[in-house]
Amino acid sequence: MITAQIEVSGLAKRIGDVEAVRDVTFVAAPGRVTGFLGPNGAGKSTTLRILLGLARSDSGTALIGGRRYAELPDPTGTVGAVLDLAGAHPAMTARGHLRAYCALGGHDAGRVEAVAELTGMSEYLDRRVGGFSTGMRQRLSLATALLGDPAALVLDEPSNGLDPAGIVWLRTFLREFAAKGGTVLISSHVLTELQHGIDDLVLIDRGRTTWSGPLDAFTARGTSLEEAFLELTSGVESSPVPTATATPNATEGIRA
Ligand SMILES: Nc1ncnc2c1ncn2[C@@H]1O[C@H](COP(=O)(O)OP(=O)(O)OP(=O)(O)O)[C@@H](O)[C@H]1O
Repeated sequence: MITAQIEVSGLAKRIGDVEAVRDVTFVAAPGRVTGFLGPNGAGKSTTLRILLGLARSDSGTALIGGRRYAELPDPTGTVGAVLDLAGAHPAMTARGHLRAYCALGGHDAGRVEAVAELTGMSEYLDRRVGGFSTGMRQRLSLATALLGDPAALVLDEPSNGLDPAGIVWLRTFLREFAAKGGTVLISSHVLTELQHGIDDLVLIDRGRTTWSGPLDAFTARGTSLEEAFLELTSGVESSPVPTATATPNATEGIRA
């Protein structure tokens, strides 16, 4: 399998008056599931949008397999993304949706059946998307992201609206994807959603990485995960206003 490491370095992005991202630095490695965790408004979505070429950074770099998204020779074969569930037309069947994206990406038509099987939605292929539950929509988004057989998966808050069985299914799926050499970067603002399914953790607060490293190193801090999370973040909706006490870049396994 081709591998693609994700490397974000010194990323900054101002949106209007807001410094949405001020200094985000981390690595998501192949073969590992990396959780990207921070309170609401911390800058997770902005970081992921820059990584996926949907927004420009003011400074810093966000690379997948050593290149910016716009410079990837095979973007859909390098990274698949699940950013929201709004992409599919309700009157379309899942098969129609996947076929359209398959053609758009220039993939072999056989990929439609293959990704449906991978995401457990073969029996739903001929149903209209409008009647899908949140869990089925989530699977369809994932199936769409997998059409190009990507080396990396980027998922923004994928557990939103999933029931416990759906969360367990997703966690298992991502673990298997990583076990085959895939890179997984998954964002959430809920620590408990991530703590069972990830190898590495990146904490972000008010547009900065405040900690990054293996989950084991984070839990070895002695405090509970929740206490550590609250200690390293504001724990409440992030203020977009820069604080006076700036912290240096986070480095692996230590607090910034
Ligand atoms: N289009 C926009 N216009 C104005 N402000 C924005 C815009 N997009 C993001 N922001 C601001 O940038 C900051 C970071 O937002 P972002 O959506 O990246 O955070 P997040 O960590 O993904 O939050 P959440 O967990 O709530 O999705 C917030 O203060 C947000 O209000």
